[in-house]
Amino acid sequence: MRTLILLRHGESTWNARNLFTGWADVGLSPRGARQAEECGELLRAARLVPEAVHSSVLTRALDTATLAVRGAGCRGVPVHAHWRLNERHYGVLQGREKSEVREEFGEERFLLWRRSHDAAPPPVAEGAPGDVSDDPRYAGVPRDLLPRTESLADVTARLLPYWNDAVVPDLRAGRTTLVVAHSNSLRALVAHLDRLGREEVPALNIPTAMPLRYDLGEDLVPLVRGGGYLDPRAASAAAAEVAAEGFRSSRTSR
Ligand SMILES: O=C(O)[C@@H](CO)OP(=O)(O)O
Repeated sequence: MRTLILLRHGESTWNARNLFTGWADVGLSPRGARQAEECGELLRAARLVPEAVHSSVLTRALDTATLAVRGAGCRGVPVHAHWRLNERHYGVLQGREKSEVREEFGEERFLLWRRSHDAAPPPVAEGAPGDVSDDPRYAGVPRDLLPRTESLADVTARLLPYWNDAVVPDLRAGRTTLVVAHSNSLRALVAHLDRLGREEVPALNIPTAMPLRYDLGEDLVPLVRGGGYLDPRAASAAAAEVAAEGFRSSRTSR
């Protein structure tokens, strides 16, 4: 049996303001940093010691990985960071308040952009904020691979090469493997692992800072579809809050 732990970063400063974030590199809020430390404590209590750690290159995921690994009591485990685990690029929606987008474009379009398999928001223009082609962090990535918007299907296509080439070898070597990523890169990964049908994808919401454990068979198929959150009750309440984003006003700062 192989053990995989999926973890969405803690609350970011833009999550707290209900803003579409995507590839915008915002940090954890103070609450998000505390959540990340608590994830480590949950891992430690469940006797889950990550032996391999993968993260996106975005600060909110990297900081969550560092805090959670430290909280779990394991030091010296390198964090492998890769852009293919980044959040979905949200195109022109990045930086916009979710309720405002729903009001401007209507509920149907809002939900399609946010949760469907194949709809992508309009792309950011070349050179506009949100275009990362000149960002030194992505200097090694061929320009034509850098997105200016993405659907969930696009995220799946760019994520799977990293999954197959970097994460699967750790799992096959028997390492307890932690992947720290984002709402939509983790939706893409869960949909892949659980072989979700397109009609199941819109209802899938990944809460921030809730470790999700998958035990996988030799064929890397989950022994239990959907895995199991270490704190199932808190995770289900938090996932319902994620689903409600855009239908309520932003959180007051905590
Ligand atoms: O804005 C984003 O990048 C993500 C995560 O906050 O949003 P959503 O969960 O709405 O896809």
